[in-house]
Amino acid sequence: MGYHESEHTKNVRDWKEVFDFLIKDPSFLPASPETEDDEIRTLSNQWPETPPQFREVCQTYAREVEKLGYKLLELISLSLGLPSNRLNGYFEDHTTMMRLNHYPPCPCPELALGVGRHKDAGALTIVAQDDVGGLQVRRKSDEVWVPVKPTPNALVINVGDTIQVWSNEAYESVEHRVVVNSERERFSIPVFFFPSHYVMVKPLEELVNEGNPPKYKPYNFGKFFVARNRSDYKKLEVQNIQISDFKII
Ligand SMILES: O=C(O)CCC(=O)C(=O)O
Ligand SMILES: [Fe+2]
Repeated sequence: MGYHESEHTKNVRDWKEVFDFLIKDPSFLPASPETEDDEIRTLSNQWPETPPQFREVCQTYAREVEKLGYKLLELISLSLGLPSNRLNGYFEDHTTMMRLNHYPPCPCPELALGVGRHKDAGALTIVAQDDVGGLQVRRKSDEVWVPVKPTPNALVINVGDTIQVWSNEAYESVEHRVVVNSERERFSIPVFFFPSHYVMVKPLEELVNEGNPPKYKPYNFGKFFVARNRSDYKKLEVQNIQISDFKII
């Protein structure tokens, strides 16, 4: 965890640099996506020495956003007719991560994307963005990219793939991307809420029945996440893993 500038989305390099840190330090993830490999990797943060307040400021913000995340998970549970704490157990050893994104101005913005189109793999993403704009969501009805206009002092809440599966598609994860521009740099701060690596993600039992059978086969969150991330840092020939790979037709 720390600074890097070579992330790929769908095999194309993103026009950005980032600083990542874990809210729980250390956190644990599978060492590889292979099912037969049960080795676990320990991840820890690498903080820069300067500026001196950086670590404290980041951690204070992350703690507050974490509280908001749990509040939202409770509200989502209630909205599904479940007890408010229904999802909390899945986050006991969470792998939640905060990211500082810097999108520099791009001389050929029509040729690059800050982040290519994707869906967030985790449960929720809470994003703070500055006033530059660039985040877009894909409208399902006509597949048009719609800008998420920056609203001062407001956060963007994005439902991820994990909630789509838990809710058996009562909630849907939205496809989104970030466009760049040639004039202004942009900053954004997403906090990605990821469950514990050993959680088997599947439609919640209380939400499925004969009339509404499960739409997904269970999958291991850590393995899914590691498989997804593997392709984030190198070009592969094939599209990376998606929840649709576990869809029951
Ligand atoms: O910069 C943003 O507004 C969102 C970035 C994003 O979608 C991501 O990092 O997953
Ligand atoms: Fe995203």
